[in-house]
Amino acid sequence: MIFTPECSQQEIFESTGMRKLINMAIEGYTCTVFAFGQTGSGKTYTITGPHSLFSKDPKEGGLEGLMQRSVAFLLEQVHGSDEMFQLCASYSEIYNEQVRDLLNPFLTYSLVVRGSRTGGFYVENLSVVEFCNLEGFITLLERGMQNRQTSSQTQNEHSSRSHSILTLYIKRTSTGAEEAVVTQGKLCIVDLAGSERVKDGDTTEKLLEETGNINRSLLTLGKCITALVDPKKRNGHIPYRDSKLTMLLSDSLGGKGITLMIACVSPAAANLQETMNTLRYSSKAKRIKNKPVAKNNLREQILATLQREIRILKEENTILRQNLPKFLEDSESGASVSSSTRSMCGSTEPLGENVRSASSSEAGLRSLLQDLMREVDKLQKDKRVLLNKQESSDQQRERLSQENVRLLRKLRDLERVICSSPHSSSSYSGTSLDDEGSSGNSPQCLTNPTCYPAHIPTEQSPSRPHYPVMYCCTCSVEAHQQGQVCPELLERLALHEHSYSIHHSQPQQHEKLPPIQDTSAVRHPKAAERGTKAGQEPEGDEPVPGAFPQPRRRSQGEMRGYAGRFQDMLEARAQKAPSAEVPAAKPHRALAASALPLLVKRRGDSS
Ligand SMILES: Nc1ncnc2c1ncn2[C@@H]1O[C@H](COP(=O)(O)OP(=O)(O)OP(=O)(O)O)[C@@H](O)[C@H]1O
Repeated sequence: MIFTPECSQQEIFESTGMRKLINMAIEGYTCTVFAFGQTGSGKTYTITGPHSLFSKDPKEGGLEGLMQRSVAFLLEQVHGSDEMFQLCASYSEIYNEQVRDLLNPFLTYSLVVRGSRTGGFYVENLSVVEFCNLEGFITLLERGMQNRQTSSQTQNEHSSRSHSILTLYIKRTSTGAEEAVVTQGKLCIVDLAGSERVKDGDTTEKLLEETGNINRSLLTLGKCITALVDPKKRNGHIPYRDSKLTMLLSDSLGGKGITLMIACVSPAAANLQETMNTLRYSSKAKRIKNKPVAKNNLREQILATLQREIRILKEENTILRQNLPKFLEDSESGASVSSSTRSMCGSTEPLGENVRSASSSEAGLRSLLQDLMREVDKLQKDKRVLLNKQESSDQQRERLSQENVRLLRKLRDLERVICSSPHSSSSYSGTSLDDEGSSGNSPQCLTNPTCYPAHIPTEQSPSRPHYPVMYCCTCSVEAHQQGQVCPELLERLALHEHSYSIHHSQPQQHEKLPPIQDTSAVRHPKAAERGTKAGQEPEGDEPVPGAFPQPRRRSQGEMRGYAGRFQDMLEARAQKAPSAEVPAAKPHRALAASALPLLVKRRGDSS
């Protein structure tokens, strides 16, 4: 609709669809009316009526704006309805990006705008005053209007320097149905501050700040409208948070509310640019399409439902308590429940109801009991599984601790080996490194700590390492204590010697290890200690009683070194090979000499 200056306030109220909007607010919708336009274009006049209405001068009748007319219509609807209503109002202004409570002017600080997912943006601690008639509301409105920031401007004597928001909260409780339905609607009536151009010379610093803030918030409003109109941007980011005004109008602009926008323009040609701007924005805003949703107070509804359930349960409980002694008697006497109950109550009419409710509650208890038993079974199973797991983990832990002890023991013994290696001076000096009394150059059984160390006689060959070897045996402790020779130890010793000889001899001429000397003559190393000191070689070739078996003495050929033995081998081959079929491979000194380093270099033997 387009309204000319001659249109009355009543005509504007009738033709703008305000009645429809108020009815929707009663049904639970969030509705908004706002006037938009340049300064002095008649926004405040349209919304609240002329400024003179709120002065002490005698009031001119019929000039009330949309606010008063809307509340008058709302009160008409409320008083003519059978439903319960509660009407409240809040009145605030946004001045220099600060929210002030117009109904509580004594507040020295500005209020905070907060946002919640369910309720959208709201002003925290804003006064909400209940009213029940038009006089009460007019008193509130006058108080608010007196507190509003206005100043005299070139285009308007009483120019509003702030955006004012009057919110009417309409709570309706319908009691006609079985369950009470509560709706909470809202009607916001917004009078925006007018946009204006800043002119040099006639503006103070305060006015400049006010105008800057007004223009900034109106610019953000324009951005929000532009974004909401664009289908690509509508579901994206809308810059509501850029100003307090757009935060508080977010629900009206792009939310689930319904909004009426009144664009006020000046008929003066000098204001053409401002008029065009206003019309451009309003035509854009017209294209915004919202899906209004009524707000039912879920909490109130849940509360009402719960109260109803509690009432029913209380009644059921009373009936059960009354009938419980009789049920007990019946179960004792073996009589059927129904006949007993019937005889107890005397009449069949109310009895049927009692029996039904009692039996239904008994069935409910039974099913509950069964559920609980199932739950107990399940928990017991879980407990068993957990106990089994705990047992197996205990066993595993024990195994690991045993393994740990064994590894620690090995580590300790390896440390001994390292300490008594040829690089260790203590090894050569013969100092005992063993805390348990074993010699530093003696081998030791790692498996059984009571297997006493035995001395391994070492050959004084420069190529042979001179260090003790550790062995592990599986002999019993008693066997060792009885002085028996550890066969496993002997075997390992033999293997050690064998591998040594393989390693140091020509590969194709492996010699069999000589049999271990008369083991019956060899006693336990403990006994050996009595006869021979550990690490000390017995004199002569005769086996010393109690000493560890002596290793085989190396032959003369072996002692000649690898080069000599290799040459012997080549010569022997040459003699065996038939000269007719295969030409005899003559021993080639140069070849033998050239092959030598290949064999010897492995041990670093320079010879
Ligand atoms: N329809 C109208 N009939 C008669 N006078 C009007 C009408 N509209 C506005 N006026 C007068 O024009 C002047 C400016 O109006 P109003 O204060 O409502 O403008 P505004 O848009 O609210 O300005 P501002 O943004 O500066 O607050 C007032 O004196 C008002 O009485």
